[in-house]
Amino acid sequence: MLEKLKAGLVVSCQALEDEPLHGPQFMERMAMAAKEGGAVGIRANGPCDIRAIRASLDLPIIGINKRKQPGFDAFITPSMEDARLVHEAGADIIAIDATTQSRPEPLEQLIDFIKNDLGKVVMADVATLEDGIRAQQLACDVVGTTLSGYTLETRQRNRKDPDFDLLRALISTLDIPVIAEGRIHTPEQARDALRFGAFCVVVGGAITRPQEITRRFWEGMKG
Ligand SMILES: CC(=O)N[C@H](C=O)[C@@H](O)[C@H](O)[C@H](O)COP(=O)(O)O
Repeated sequence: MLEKLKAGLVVSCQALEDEPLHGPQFMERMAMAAKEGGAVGIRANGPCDIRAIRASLDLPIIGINKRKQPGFDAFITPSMEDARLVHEAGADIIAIDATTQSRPEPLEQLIDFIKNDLGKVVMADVATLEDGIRAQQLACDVVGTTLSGYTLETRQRNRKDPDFDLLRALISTLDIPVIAEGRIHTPEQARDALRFGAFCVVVGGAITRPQEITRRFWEGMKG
């Protein structure tokens, strides 16, 4: 399954409840458009969106279930129940928060459940090199730089650009594939990520969040 993503572009099609394009009908269309443009895979959030995309697309899907539980910081597929929903909706790869943020269930247990009970590939969304090392030790299949800049530990970095320092550190340290994800806004950045040795590149907002794209244009126009 992972091999199908190699050196390619995975498009993250996500719109949360407070976003104008929220709804499986929009995300399914977005995914179709991404495929037409050459995407080799789709990253999608929530059983409804994943199911809709699965029904009309034959590309590999990296599925997540974003859920903020009171008292816990991890929000990307934080529990076995979330993983089960993503699995049943038809995702091929299940991505999880694999940082040290507080979580409702032990990370070891969640990884074991996805790999052995559900029989799915696990993508570890990490924020630091240490997260990546632990994810590899816990037998995750692939890691992504997804959460750099989004955890308490890394938020102060407050970056607008991709965290290529983390990408390179993960690539030179780990034996498992490393996916570049997060704040990749241009084809040049995506190409650089591959040049550094990223297994593939996931791009979200720069392709599928028109409000972000519009804002960047407008900010750029104002100078
Ligand atoms: C931190 C977090 O919640 N990231 C989410 C993970 O699935 C998505 O909101 C991002 O769009 C995705 O990671 C792709 O990144 P970008 O949209 O920057 O290209």
